[in-house]
Amino acid sequence: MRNAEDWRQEQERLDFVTGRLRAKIAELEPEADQLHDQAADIRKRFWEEVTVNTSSHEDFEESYFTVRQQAAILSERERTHRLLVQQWRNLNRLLPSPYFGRIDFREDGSAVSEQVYIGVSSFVDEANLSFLVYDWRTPMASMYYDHSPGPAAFEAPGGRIAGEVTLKRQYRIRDGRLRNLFDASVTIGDELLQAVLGQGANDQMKSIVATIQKEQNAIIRDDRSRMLIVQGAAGSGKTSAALQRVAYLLYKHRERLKADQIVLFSPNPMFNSYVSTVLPELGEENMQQTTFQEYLDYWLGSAYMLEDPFDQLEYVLAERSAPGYEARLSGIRHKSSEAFLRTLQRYALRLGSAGMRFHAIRFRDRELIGAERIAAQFYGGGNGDASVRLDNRVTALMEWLLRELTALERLEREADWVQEELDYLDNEQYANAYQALNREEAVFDFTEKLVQLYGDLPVRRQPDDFDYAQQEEELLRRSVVKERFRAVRRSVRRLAFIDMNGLYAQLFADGVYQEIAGEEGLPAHWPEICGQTAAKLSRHELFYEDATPYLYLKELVEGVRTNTDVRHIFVDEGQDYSMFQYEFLKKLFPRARMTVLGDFGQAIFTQSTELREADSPLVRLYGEADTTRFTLVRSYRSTREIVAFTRALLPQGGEIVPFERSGGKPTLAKTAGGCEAAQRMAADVAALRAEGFASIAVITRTAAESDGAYAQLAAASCEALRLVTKHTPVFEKGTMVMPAYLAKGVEFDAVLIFDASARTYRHESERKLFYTACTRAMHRLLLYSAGEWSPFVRELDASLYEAAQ
Ligand SMILES: Nc1ncnc2c1ncn2[C@@H]1O[C@H](COP(=O)(O)OP(=O)(O)OP(=O)(O)O)[C@@H](O)[C@H]1O
Repeated sequence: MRNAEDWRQEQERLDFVTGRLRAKIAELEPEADQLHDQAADIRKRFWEEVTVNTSSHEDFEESYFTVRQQAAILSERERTHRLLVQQWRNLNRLLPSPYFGRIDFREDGSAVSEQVYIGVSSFVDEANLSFLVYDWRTPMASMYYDHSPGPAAFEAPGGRIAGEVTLKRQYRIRDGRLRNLFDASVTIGDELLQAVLGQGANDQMKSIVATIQKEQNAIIRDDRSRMLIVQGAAGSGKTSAALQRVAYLLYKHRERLKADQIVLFSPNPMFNSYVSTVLPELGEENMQQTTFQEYLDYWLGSAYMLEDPFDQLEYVLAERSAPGYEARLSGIRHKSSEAFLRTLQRYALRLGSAGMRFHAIRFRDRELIGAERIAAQFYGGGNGDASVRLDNRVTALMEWLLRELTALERLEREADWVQEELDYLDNEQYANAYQALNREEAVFDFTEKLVQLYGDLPVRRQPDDFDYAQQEEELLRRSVVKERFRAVRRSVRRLAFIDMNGLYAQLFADGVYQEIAGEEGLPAHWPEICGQTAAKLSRHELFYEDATPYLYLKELVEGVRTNTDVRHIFVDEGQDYSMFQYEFLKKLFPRARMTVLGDFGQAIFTQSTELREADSPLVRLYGEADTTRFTLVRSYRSTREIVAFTRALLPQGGEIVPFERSGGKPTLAKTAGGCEAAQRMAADVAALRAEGFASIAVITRTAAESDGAYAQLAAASCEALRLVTKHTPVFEKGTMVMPAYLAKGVEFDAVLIFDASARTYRHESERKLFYTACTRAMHRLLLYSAGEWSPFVRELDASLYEAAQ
């Protein structure tokens, strides 16, 4: 056990390691600086010294090899420099706290234990080639997270190594001084975790490297499966584990995996800023971060007004009494399903023999190639082989259209409008055309040289030749027409001749869907769903639930866009994506492994996917054999009292285990509503601030309610209040008002539920939203209601909360 002697020895070792670190940093510093200058120098002169001289073959070859040589020197220097700078940075990161843990491990058959000190990066003593610090991601260090003192083993590259952990110790080191040390007997010391979790919320997520729990470690290091599904309670560290996993993968596969080959799908843009510092803190570059909506916007945003998932949710929450509400809900469910996906596939097959829709190719208000002619070519004319895939036939059709355009372009040169344009060509246009003409003249120059050499070729034509004038006009005509046809060709290459809007709309008209849906059957309210969809499409708008299927159909017709660079995709808040979207992601990233992290308890969208049960449809995506599932039940974010309250809100919440950190019970305050309620909340916020809570959220159900709450609280002089909307780009600490769906994934010291009355949270479908809102609280949870409490609160055992005075 720990005693004064242990402490002295540890401080001595710490001083020794710190000394070596300082020495190594000092040694690298000039080298890193100098190398930086050199690389910059070469780069600057690189283009000055090397000019590509192509006037003769030998010159060209010489230039080529000079360029190659310079580039090779440059890239070698840059590589060395990068490595050195990386090493220098890592050492600097280690300096204030070189390690956080230690295990002593005795390998079977050996008499001595090795001391393994673990930190955020490795540090090797070059004098005797020993590891002073092991990177937390090394195989050896995995024992720190996985084993208590006693028999232990780890997977080394050469096979399994077994032995015994004789000591497991944790340190708190700040600025090179040992502040505390704990000998851990079972898991990674509760003391340290207590201390970490007791701190305030931050505007940036923290790395959990020093206190990763065993079950989280399994997720971080799993490298076998194509698909990894993590179902974890609110606050169980899913996002934290995901980010550690990225750092782990980048380390383990550092020779072949780069940060930009990993993509994280986040629930909203603000979340991106929240998690963006974790990887740099761990010494790694950030992965790419995006939202699914960003992808949809990229491909469809210019052609359609797209609804986003938040607008869709607002509709679901706030428009219950709107006409067609039930139909819309039924539509959302159906369009997110695998059944709809299969029906779209059948639709694409059917389009192979009939039903394709085309736009005529138009030029100067006239039809150049009519839609019927395009269809006739598509289904007949050597292009009609139904066994060829639809997208290949579309490509063949595009090529045919381009050929047709070439012929039409030639005919067009004689049209009257061309002559008119020639007459009105301004000087610049004329000069451009003339330049084009002179480029062709270069051929004559070459011919002239040949004549000089060999005699009898025709002599160069002069500008006053009759031929020349005729040729000039011909070239000018050609250039005018070509210019005007350029846009037409471009749109043909972009396959704009396919009437995608019509193709998607057709699915919802004339009984087409009924015919092809077959056994899948039709969802309830189908005729109304058709009407709603068609109305949106006619206005060039798309419901959120239509955007992915629309893109999917587009790809079935036009060919699949894939990204083969990306090797790992991470989907956070994975319960909020539909199976349709998962199928889509799988297709989009054919070479990527997928890690999905989510909580079905927080599934707030109609199209959510179940991750919890063994028969989760997500398992089918890559198949049982290629899928590993993990469940996290321990919740670290909130105090024991808050977890006890929130887990009782869910039917299966009993499985959730709180981490033993206590605080006050959630408080329920009955208010008189209006001004009085706002004043009371403003006073509570002020009191919380005075207690030292720096991050406070007032959470509402919808955005409109947030607007109202913000106005009321501002009128009640609640200070430094900020309204968070879906457009808020970065997450900042402070007091803020926001709808629950934007609070997803993030956490606050204290949460105030603006209105927990039955008027606001009444429907069963709002239960998870309510749960999500309450689980954002780390230390304090306060609920307010002017009228009857929500049934979700009324059902709770009274021992789980306190009535506020
Ligand atoms: N092993 C750990 N050591 C220290 N802190 C941890 C650990 N695991 C989780 N936490 C902390 O718990 C909190 C919740 O973690 P995180 O946000 O990753 O959970 P989550 O499962 O993604 O939550 P949610 O689903 O509610 O968004 C964070 O403050 C995180 O730092």
